[in-house]
Amino acid sequence: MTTSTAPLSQDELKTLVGQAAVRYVTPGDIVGVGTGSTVNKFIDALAPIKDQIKGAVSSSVASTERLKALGITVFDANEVESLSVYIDGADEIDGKGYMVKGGGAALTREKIVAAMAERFVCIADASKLVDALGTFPLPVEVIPMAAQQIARRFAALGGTATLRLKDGQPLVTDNGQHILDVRGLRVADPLAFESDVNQWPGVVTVGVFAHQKASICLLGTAEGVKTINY
Ligand SMILES: O=C(CO)[C@H](O)[C@H](O)COP(=O)(O)O
Repeated sequence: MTTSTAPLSQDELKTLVGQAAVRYVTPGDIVGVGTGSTVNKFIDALAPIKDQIKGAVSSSVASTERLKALGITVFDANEVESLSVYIDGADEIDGKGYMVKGGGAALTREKIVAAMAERFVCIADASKLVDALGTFPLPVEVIPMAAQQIARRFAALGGTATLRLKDGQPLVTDNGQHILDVRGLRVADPLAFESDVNQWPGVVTVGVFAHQKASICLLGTAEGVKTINY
C-alpha cells in the first residue's frame, strides 16, 4: 500500500517559518516584531519563551495587541537604542534580499523598526520568492493631500496607482495616512528606486525595502524551511 502526504498549505508553511524564526531570538533580547499573518505565527511561537526575552518593539497596533495579549512586554521604539534582530514577513523577496512590503499597511513602522536591528530575518512562504520585484502591487504610504500628485508621478513611470480602501473608505494607517497601491512598475534598481521615491513630497515611505533589506530569509517550501543568507 502506498501512502501519499498532502502538500503543506500556505498557512502551514507560514507556521513552519514562524516557528523556525524563534531560533534567531537570544535570551534577554528585545525582539523587533513585524506585521502580518506570517508574523502572527512567529508571535504565537514566542509565547512559550516569553519569560526568556525582555520584550518586543512592534511595527503595528495589530502586532502590539497580539503581543500584549500573550503577556509580552511591548517597548516604545524611543525607549530602545538598538535590536539584535527584526523578524517580519514580505510580499515579495528577491535573490538579493530586497523586498516589497506593506500589504498589511504597516510599511513605515516596519522600516523604522527594521532600521533599529542588526539583522532582518524575513519569514516567508515560497510564493513570495521572485526573480525581480514588481508583480505585487507596490504599497506607498502617502500624506492624503499629496495622493493625486504622487499618483501622477507613478503614471509618468508607467505605473497605475490606486488608493487603498477599507469598507469603502480610504484606509487610514496607524500613522493616520493613506496607502497607494501601484501596479505595472518594474523595479530594476531597488536601491535607487527606494531613494528616489522617498524624496517625492508627500511620500511617507515606499514599500521597497532595499536599504533595509533582509539579512536572512527563512523560506517555507514543500521540502521544509530553507535558510537563505544574503
Ligand atoms: O509588509 C507586511 C505588512 O505591512 C507583511 O509583512 C506582508 O504583507 C506579508 O504579509 P503576510 O505574512 O500576511 O503574507
